[in-house]
Amino acid sequence: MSEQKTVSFERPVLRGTLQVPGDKSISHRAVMLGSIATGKTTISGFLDGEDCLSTIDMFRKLGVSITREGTDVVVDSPGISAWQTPTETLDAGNSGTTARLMLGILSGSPVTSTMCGDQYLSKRPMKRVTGPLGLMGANITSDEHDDYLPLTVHGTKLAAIDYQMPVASAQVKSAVLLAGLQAEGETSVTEMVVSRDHTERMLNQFGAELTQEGKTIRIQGGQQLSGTDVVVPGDISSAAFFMVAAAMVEDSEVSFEKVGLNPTRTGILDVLKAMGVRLEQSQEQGFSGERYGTVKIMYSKLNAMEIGGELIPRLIDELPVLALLATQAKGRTIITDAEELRVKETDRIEAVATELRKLGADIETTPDGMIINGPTPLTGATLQSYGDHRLGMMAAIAGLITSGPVHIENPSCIAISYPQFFEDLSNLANG
Ligand SMILES: O=C(O)C1=C[C@@H](OP(=O)(O)O)[C@@H](O)[C@H](O)C1
Ligand SMILES: C=C(OP(=O)(O)O)C(=O)O
Repeated sequence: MSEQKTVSFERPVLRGTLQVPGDKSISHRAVMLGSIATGKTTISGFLDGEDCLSTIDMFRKLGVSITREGTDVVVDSPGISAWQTPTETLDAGNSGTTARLMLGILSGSPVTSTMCGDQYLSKRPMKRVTGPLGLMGANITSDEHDDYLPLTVHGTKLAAIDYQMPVASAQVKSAVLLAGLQAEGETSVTEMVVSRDHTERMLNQFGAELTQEGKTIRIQGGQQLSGTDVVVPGDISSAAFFMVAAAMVEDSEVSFEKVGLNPTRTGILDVLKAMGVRLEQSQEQGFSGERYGTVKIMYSKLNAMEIGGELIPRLIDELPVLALLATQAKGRTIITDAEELRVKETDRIEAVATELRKLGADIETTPDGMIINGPTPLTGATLQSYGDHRLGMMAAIAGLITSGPVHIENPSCIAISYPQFFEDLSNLANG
């Protein structure tokens, strides 16, 4: 019997304040750059989600000391040149970010190591990263299929390249930049559409220089990183679930404190505003090169809209829950340019449409997105998570507006990015 969780509230109203856990993308990068650097890095606000724990586990196997001091994570590294060849396989678990960024980092490191992932990650494409790394001279081999994990990286000398990105992906951009940090010469990466820039900001913070001109980022190889202190803001991709809940559950009003407001991540706020959601944003503050602030979301009447183009990378992980929101908006919401959703933890276009239809939603899939007609009253049902944390959380949030209970199959995957999700849900929904 697989595990199941039931979400059922009598006329819920979401009120109060919420501080969501640390940003997943920034937490990964803090451990990675802290491990490449020489010296001590203290990370506060680190996300204790399973994906980030996979990243920590990898670096411990490479001989980096990573300990806990209270709620802080302390990385103490001899620097990348002193890493040890691991005696075990490096396991990226469910985390695409870990796998792809590590392929870039390990390519120019002094060690040889094999990396694997769980059943979902083992089906996600890696050639988008091993392709450009190969152009830099990386030596990455596979026993079976060279697009999938497991892959063996034989660390070697790398040469700089000028790379034109064929996909909108911060993971690909980051892998090339992190390999470029160790390559001979100046590497450049040109994006089609701007994606999250946490790697660039954090490289600066660890003492590396990068230059940016339009959509091209340049990094000179051979720069040394020094340990530093990193403060991780709340993850806007986690907050997005409760932002959507507050927007569509009658009489709700929720303030999200210390939530990350990096402009390459705030597409969700732009969409909420365009759909008619009443939203207040506090004066932003900045730490560690990353902005944060408080965002208040109030229940509102919703209009449909078109979501596509340059907006997509700024809200890519929020699309499952935005599709749910669109079922409650008046009119036709059209999502385009989101074909990347098909290569996430699951095919998020098919999975979202299949599950929302079980609740009665009017939703159709297209090769690169979805078309959703609303508003539609939703009923209860049993929904699958597909082992995908974002699908599991979307199902739980749907349970706040359905006429009957929502049962979620395999909800434990939610701990990948938001371990205390159900606690926060019941605290907010019970007033
Ligand atoms: O760089 C990152 O931290 C991430 C980039 C995005 O993936 P892609 O680079 O594949 O778009 C995103 O979906 C993922 O959750 C985290
Ligand atoms: C796609 C995601 O992450 P990753 O690619 O790191 O597995 C996600 O968190 O939604």
